[in-house]
Amino acid sequence: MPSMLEVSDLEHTYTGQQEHTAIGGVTFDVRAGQLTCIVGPSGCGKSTLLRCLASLIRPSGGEVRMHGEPVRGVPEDLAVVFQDYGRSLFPWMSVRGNVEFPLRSGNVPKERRRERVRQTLEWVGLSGAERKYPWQLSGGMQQRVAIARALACRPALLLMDEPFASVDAQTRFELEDLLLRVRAEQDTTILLVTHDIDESVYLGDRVLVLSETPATVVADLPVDLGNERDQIGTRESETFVHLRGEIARMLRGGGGHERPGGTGTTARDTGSETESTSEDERADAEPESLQVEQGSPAREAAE
Ligand SMILES: Nc1ncnc2c1ncn2[C@@H]1O[C@H](COP(=O)(O)OP(=O)(O)OP(=O)(O)O)[C@@H](O)[C@H]1O
Repeated sequence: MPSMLEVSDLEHTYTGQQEHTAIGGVTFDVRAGQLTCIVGPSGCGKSTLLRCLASLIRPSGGEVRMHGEPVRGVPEDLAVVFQDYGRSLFPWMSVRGNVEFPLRSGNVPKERRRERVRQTLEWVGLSGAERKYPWQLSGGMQQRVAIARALACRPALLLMDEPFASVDAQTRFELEDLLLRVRAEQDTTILLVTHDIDESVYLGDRVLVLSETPATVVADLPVDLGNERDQIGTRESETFVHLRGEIARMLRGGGGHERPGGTGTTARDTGSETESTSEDERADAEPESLQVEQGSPAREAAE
């Protein structure tokens, strides 16, 4: 199957007084319909990478191709969901107004817009909330609105930057399952940045692990958990526990710039890259918390 997104040697250096190279040559492909999670040490360049892919900032080097064509400017069939739903929704607009907003610039007739909004709100479990305002909703409901707004355009590619980081654990689980459901129904291609290793394994078809800044891809791990995932059973499975340990070990080690195993393979070679790990190594790697936190060795190495 052809790649829907090809990222080749992407680089970005912030210039000015605070000159900093955030991305140092990132290469990977994404197949249509794939859900790719991206993890990496704090401050390594994950958000910068997503912003470059969305053309919100112009990369200093390399190339991004979507549907085989070089990306120049924000692609029409791309949507982005940020962590901070509070700032991304328009507080003076109803839920319906917020979700309908991006459709207005797309010449979609009013009747079809309304039907699209109704259907999209149904997907995200917000039927009946059309006339409410964002400030009348819980944080989790507001993020559902933000997701609905992104999905209303039926994007071919959905970029999500820490979309569930600001909600409580229970809501996070619900939103993760919502994303899996929507993705299964819509076949949307999704790239999701997260600090949460468990979340990356639970949601992903694959996990890209980035190095400390400037970010490069240090591992591209297929997640062999099938399409039916369950918040309790999946997280208890041997495959899940193995992968979370493997990723945690890479990140606790600082996410060095050499690919583990030293094969030098790029993320173009997806599907067969999980390295074998002995039971003893897995036990050693079992961390107390699998968040990449401020103050972790990887974080310190990045600073
Ligand atoms: N406008 C800017 N000018 C200079 N440096 C910047 C700018 N924005 C980000 N940086 C630096 O680039 C690096 C990558 O930042 P970025 O926000 O992409 O990382 P991140 O991995 O998303 O961070 P986090 O894990 O905290 O969400 C950081 O060291 C950051 O300080």
